[in-house]
Amino acid sequence: MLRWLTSGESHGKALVGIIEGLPAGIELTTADVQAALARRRLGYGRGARMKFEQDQVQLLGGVRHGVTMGGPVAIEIANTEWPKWEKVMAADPVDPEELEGLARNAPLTRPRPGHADYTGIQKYGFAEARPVLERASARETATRVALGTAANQLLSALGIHTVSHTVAVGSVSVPEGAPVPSAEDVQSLDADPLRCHHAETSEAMVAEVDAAHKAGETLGGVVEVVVDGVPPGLGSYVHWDRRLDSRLAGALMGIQAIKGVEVGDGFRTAARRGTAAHDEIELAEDGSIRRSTNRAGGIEGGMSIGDSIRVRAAMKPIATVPRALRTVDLASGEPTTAHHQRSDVCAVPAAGVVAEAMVQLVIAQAVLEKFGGDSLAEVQRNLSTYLAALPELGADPEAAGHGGDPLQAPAAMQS
Ligand SMILES: Cc1cc2nc3c(=O)[nH]c(=O)nc-3n(C[C@H](O)[C@H](O)[C@H](O)COP(=O)(O)O)c2cc1C
Ligand SMILES: C=C(O[C@@H]1CC(C(=O)O)=C[C@@H](OP(=O)(O)O)[C@H]1O)C(=O)O
Repeated sequence: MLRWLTSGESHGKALVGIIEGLPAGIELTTADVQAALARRRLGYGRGARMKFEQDQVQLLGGVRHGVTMGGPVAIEIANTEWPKWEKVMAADPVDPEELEGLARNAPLTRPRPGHADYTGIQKYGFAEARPVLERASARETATRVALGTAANQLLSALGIHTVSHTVAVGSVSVPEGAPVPSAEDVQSLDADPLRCHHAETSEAMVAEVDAAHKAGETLGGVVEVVVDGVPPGLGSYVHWDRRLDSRLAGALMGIQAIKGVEVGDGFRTAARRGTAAHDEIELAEDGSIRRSTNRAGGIEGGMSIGDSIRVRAAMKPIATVPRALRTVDLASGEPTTAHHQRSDVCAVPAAGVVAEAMVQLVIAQAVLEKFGGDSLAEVQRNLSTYLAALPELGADPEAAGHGGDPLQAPAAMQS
């Protein structure tokens, strides 16, 4: 089973991610991870920290000469701001005198509404928010993107390609029916300030971010992830936790600040009538069976159906609002405003890159469940054997191993 873990704090020495269960033979280099991390730093509206902090990558285990060896892959991303935080975030005890008067060590007792500060303080028994925000911070998403790079290297070798784009920032949305990008559009999307596939909307989004910045406000938005080349049959309808849609939703919802997930046309489908909601099954000119549309976002019955997978994630506005929100100072017990030093105005484009990584991890996990092997070659073999044997008109029950059960026969499917 493919599994992964992350560790590290926002201003700690480094972040570390481990991914276990990848087959041997996948190409992966430091430069691949570095390039993916550079994409996460993109986007109009990000704060000062993105400009001065570097992501310093080291592959610590599981890779030799640019190729995975089948063991856990460990990736370190050093925080280049560490020298400024060395004392405040030291793992080992520090002489209290050395911390005295350090502005960075001042207790954060004015919790921010919308962040983890207050409940984190209560739940873990801290006196202030520093130990909470250090781990709650989306700095951690750098590790997810690094791990997603490893997963994506596997998927690319199997012809499965992912792209993400911004479909809404604040109240500005890409118009309904606008073209959906494919992996070929990644470069142009990364060159767009908001990673938006619709030039006119992108301009309006820039104006929206500028207006929010000027007003001391922050913004959220919606991102979409599209996966092409997915074979039918990933995930399953047989149990809730094997459903591909539930696994994707959980992974996307697990990103900081994501408050809603949509599969395919999701909430829009809920407002349609049945005849306008589903994707009819039709015979193509070449005799193959296909869907007339892709409203379902490539998933039915918790399984990939072989069409592009399309999922959306809605991000709430950044919680550290410059026009600080009302809170209570936990030191004095008096009403006040939340602490604010700096923050992103809008991190929706970065959230798209993170969402892409989470989708890559989940799809790679589902691929390995179905076609698993110890080497990439074995996975490729298992996938092509499966695709070659995939029945279009229903399986021969004997060949499918159903022992001739008439309920499984193609004729029964048609009745
Ligand atoms: C890429 C990214 C960047 C973020 N940048 C900030 C930021 O600069 N300031 C902030 O307060 N929240 C930021 N957030 C959001 C917080 O991490 C998030 O609001 C917090 O973890 C609480 O969210 P939750 O209620 O979903 O857990 C960012 C989120 C993401 C995904
Ligand atoms: C550092 C990153 O994002 C950070 C996520 C974040 C938060 O509260 O989630 C708050 C900000 O950090 P700081 O408060 O130190 O300015 C962001 O810069 C990053 O994405 O690499």
